[in-house]
Order: sequence, then structure tokens, then C-alpha cells
Amino acid sequence: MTTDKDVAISVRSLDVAFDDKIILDHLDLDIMRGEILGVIGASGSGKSVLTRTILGLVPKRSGTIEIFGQDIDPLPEAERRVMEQRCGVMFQQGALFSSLTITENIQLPMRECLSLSPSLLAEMAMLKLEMVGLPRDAAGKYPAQLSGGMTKRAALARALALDPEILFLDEPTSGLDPIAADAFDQLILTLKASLNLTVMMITHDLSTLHTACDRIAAIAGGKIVAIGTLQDLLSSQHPWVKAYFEGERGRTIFADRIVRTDVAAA
Ligand SMILES: Nc1ncnc2c1ncn2[C@@H]1O[C@H](COP(=O)(O)OP(=O)(O)OP(=O)(O)O)[C@@H](O)[C@H]1O
Repeated sequence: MTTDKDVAISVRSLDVAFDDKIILDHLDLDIMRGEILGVIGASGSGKSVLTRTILGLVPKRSGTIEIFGQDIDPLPEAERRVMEQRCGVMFQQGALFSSLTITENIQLPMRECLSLSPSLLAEMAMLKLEMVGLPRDAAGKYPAQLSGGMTKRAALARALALDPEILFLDEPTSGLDPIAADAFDQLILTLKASLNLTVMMITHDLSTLHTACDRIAAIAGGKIVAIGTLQDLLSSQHPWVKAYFEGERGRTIFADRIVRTDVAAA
């Protein structure tokens, strides 16, 4: 039995629209503490909008969002800032500041929210670099001097700067070669276990869904149309979810797990 204590984020009847274009339509979602939830959906289905709305970066039309049991809307500014610090975000493409070194990028949230001495700031940034498996000599480099995989790790280090309890990742393995993508998945799993993180991850990477995600949620038509384990989604009869997993790529990766209802019925 799940209780409120098990739920990290609870979204109820969430409506988001831009002008008259409805993006999220009475969407309900629970993200459980300590899980990695993968979010899938067609391009433009509202995955990023959902993340950004949870983070308070996009206004909602109606509905409620609770983080650790607290409705964010009525919170006074100071408490809202504390809540924001419990959430770390790694946006698509990393979104590091190109004119700042990796250390300066990681220190940015620390400077904004904590008052630490320069030596402690330096020590903390180095700790985060080590956490994500970056070499010490990456510290003084600029984002353009790093490989794609290293840039993702640097962005992850910045997302972890304030020791968040919830981590939001937007397509963390996109653009990485399969070896670097596998290594990134393993890093997320290790960090989740060692830091007791809850992770909401938008991904199109079928291998990541298989390796890293405890549950997967699919968005279509502004709602969550399927949610559960990979096996649950492989058995979903929703047309988009079926097409997603039973397309050429899905069939190659999950060949032994897809239940062919047409064959089973024959
Ligand atoms: N600030 C905004 N103003 C107007 N429309 C927006 C805004 N942000 C997003 N949209 C629209 O909302 C829809 C959902 O966008 P969103 O970025 O959430 O898609 P997505 O599912 O993350 O897609 P992708 O997989 O391509 O990243 C799109 O049609 C997009 O154009």
C-alpha cells in the first residue's frame, strides 16, 4: 500500500495552455520517492512543459502540484525558494554558461543560495565534479572545451550543486554515443542509490528506459495514458504507446518482452 509519505510529487488535474492551445489537459501523476520515472511522449506532447510547470517556470491554468506533500502555490516566497532548492534540474543540451568555467558554472547556484567562503565553494565544486566522474582538470575548462559526455556530466554536477532530493533530467543521453550513454545511465543509477534521489527523466532513449527507469509514464493528448513498469508499458494497448515500443527500434531492443496480442489471440 502506498501512502502520502511515499509520494515525492503529486500532480492533480493539471491544465496548461498557451493562448488557446491546450498542452496538458487534466493531467494526473504521482512520482514516488526514490524512483526513477522515465517520461515518454511524442515530440511536442508536453513533456518539457510538464517538468517546467512542476518547477514553477510555466504558469498552470488550474490543478494542484504538491512536492513532498506541500502545495507550492500558497507557499510564501522564502519557503518556495527552499522547496526549489530541493529540486535539481538538468535541462536539454546541458545549458551551461559558455563564458564561465565548469567550476564557476557549478558554483553559480551555490553563490545564489548559500553564503560560503571562497575556499569552501572551491571544495564543494570539486566534490561535485568527482561525484559525476569528471577529472580534476575539467574544473578550469570552459564548456566548449569538453566532449558531449563531459558536458552532460558537468551539467549534472551543477544540477546537484545544492544537494537536491529530486532531480529533473531532460533527455540526459541525447547526442551521446552508446557507450557514453550507458555510462551516463550507470552514473544516474549510482547517484540515485548513494544520494537517495527521486528522478524524473524525459528520455527518448529506449536503452535508458530499460536500464535505468523503475517506472515509465507516457504522455499523449495532454494526459498520462500509460504508467507502470517497462513490462506494463510493453503490454499497453494505447495506440501511441504500442507504436512507440513496437516500431523497428523497439522491436529490436525488446523483442523477447513484447506480448504480441495478435499472435496470442490466434
Ligand atoms: N512558452 C511557450 N509558449 C508557447 N508555446 C509553448 C511554450 N512552451 C512550449 N510550448 C508548446 O507546447 C508544446 C509542448 O512543448 P514541449 O516542449 O513540452 O514538448 P516535448 O514533449 O518536450 O517535445 P520534445 O520531445 O520535442 O522536446 C509544443 O507545441 C510547444 O510549441
